[in-house]
Amino acid sequence: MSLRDKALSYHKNPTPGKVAIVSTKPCETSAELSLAYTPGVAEPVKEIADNPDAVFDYTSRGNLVAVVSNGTAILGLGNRGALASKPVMEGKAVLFKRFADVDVFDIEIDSEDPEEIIRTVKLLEPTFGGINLEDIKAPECFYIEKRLIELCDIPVFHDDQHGTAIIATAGLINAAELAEKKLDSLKVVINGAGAAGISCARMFVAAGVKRENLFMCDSKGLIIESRDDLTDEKREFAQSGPARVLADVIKDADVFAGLSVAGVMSQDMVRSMADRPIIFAMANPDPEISYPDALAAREDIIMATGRSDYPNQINNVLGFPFIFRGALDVRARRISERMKMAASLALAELARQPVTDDVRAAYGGAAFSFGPGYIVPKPFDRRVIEYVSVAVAKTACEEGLAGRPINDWEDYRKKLAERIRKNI
Ligand SMILES: O=C([O-])CC(=O)C(=O)O
Ligand SMILES: [Mg+2]
Repeated sequence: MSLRDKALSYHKNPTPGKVAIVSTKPCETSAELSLAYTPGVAEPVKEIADNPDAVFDYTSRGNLVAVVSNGTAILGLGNRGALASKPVMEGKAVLFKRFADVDVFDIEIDSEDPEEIIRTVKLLEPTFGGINLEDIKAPECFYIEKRLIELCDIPVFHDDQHGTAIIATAGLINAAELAEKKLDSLKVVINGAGAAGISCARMFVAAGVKRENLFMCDSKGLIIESRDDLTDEKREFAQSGPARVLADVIKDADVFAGLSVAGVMSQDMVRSMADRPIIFAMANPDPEISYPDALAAREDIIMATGRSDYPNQINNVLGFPFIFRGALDVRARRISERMKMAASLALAELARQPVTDDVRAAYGGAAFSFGPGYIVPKPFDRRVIEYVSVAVAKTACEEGLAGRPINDWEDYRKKLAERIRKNI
């Protein structure tokens, strides 16, 4: 069966779609019915009306995230509309649940008007403990996220920007270590100046890459100050100098980070890069250059893609479930830059630890150890939650962003491990 047939059958059978609601309370008898529903349900209503914080005690709000999309930038497939984004949003729900036991309602909004989206999400705030924006195109995504962060008292996080950037930064820290290069000496080329490209650029700089050594290209070539078609976000990374195409900019680069479209990187471009080049071809579902093609061009590369079927998957699945888990558990009001960096550092650190038997088992007995073929942890590594969620929650507490701070971190870590053992 082709991948297409398998994927369609997977989504169709035995029930259409990938998610369903489960009840967490018994509702088998008339006595239980009168607790779950009227008249009993009136009691928590009154409690919450008197004390809004009680919503976290009597409803599932504290564990419920909205995955919100309008379908304008679905994976690397472009604008396919809100309806067609639903399989991806259900997919995110599955991953939230599977990896971090976070519940999700997927919300597809049929609008391309930022104000309409902002208003819709703001109105839905009482339902949710957090908002994960997904597959909304640039530049609107920047404004939508910024406004919602200002308006909401719960974490709002645009996954395609920060999720991807957090994992890519973890990968970059480790790949640079393996290539024996310092972050502040790297020449970095980012191809793609959409949501993920801009956020990666910002995080790479926060991690130590020099702003002047970072060259960002979009479909028109290098982003330079003299261009008159730049958004504010692109202007942040504009270089001086003449117009250049990617094939020229990439020469002698130490790092290529692709957040663009399939196939834009050639083997000649790979060969023109510096020694031990780091290539993260992260376009989904098909990368800027395939894993086999890049390796066939030269052997000294450290290569990653967004896909799960090759080594080094740089994909936001290593981020969003665990980041929201940590943020929800301390009732963080937002997800700060420090919390994001804490997640990156935690992922980088975990990849340097020996893998455990259950990781090997989840990957058919394959052996992984820190090196060019293993620079970021595997999503099925049960320790990811212990590293990332703890780091995120701890940083929120340190920054005074936690509505319900945790004191006993060892206890929290153990509870997370226990919670996830049932799931993965
Ligand atoms: O869904 C994925 O695999 C990663 C992602 O968010 C995207 O490509 O938009
Ligand atoms: Mg996405």
